[in-house]
Amino acid sequence: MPDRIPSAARSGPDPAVILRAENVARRFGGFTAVDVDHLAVRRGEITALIGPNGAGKSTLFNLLTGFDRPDAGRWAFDGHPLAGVPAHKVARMGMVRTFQLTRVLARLTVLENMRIAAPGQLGERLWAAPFSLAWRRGERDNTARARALLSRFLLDGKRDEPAGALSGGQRKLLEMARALMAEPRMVMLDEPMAGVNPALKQSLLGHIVSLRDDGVSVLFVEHDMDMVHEISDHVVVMAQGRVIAEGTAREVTQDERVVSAYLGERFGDDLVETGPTPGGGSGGR
Ligand SMILES: Nc1ncnc2c1ncn2[C@@H]1O[C@H](COP(=O)(O)OP(=O)(O)OP(=O)(O)O)[C@@H](O)[C@H]1O
Repeated sequence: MPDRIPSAARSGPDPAVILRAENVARRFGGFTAVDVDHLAVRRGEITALIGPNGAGKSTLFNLLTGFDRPDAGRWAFDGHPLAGVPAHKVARMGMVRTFQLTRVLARLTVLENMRIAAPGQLGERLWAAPFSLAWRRGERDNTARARALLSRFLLDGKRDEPAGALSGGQRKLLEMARALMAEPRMVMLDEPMAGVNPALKQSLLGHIVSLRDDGVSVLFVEHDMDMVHEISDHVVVMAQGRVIAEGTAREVTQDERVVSAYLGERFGDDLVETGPTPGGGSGGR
């Protein structure tokens, strides 16, 4: 199995791994939602996190990004321990996430949504008196960066419209563009394709691949197996809070544990026939 590095060899930071978690557990009352003994996300790759509803994928995202606290475990981003680090600091360190339900601020314009996602937008630059030269320069840089990203995500024409007027798919694009305002080294996308029409799906896929091309590591949760096959370098499968398998898309879809815990239930006998060419394009990298 890839990346099964003996514990003894894992003491120092591994340059091939950008995010590593060990023994992360989260319980709600007597119910264990997450119990992951080992997870490694490789630098510069697209990793998919798949599994049935309730497997613990979103809860794990919340833990790793500081939006929730685990009962146990440790994890490190780029060699920096993250346990106890709050979400805004995790983002500032270069690991940002999006949510299953987008969190765009409906009444603010598209451009304003981008600008408030800039690092240091609120607290960090309070030392710089508003309207001082440094403040104005920062604002100008943020606006230029926001406009460049909106243009890349084909949202520049919408920049002065309220974000609430965007379609579901456009909101997903905005949320991804917003995540990039922080110039992250890693992005975590929670169901980026949910509620997105087929035309925008292709565009979103292209954006995710271009993140990897820019050197950004990507971890995404997704139920859309076509997408998983198309763009993933590596796939991690969770069920009942645990990682039950990992490998290329092709390897995991042929793994009996994965078929019985997840894929069989979703696709039944059509599994092999309906999917795109196993490993096509990316899985075999
Ligand atoms: N705040 C909470 N309180 C109690 N139980 C919770 C809480 N958050 C999550 N859970 C439970 O933990 C389990 C894992 O949920 P989670 O949302 O992480 O699964 P998931 O794999 O992301 O599912 P989906 O694919 O449906 O989004 C579920 O059984 C869920 O009901």
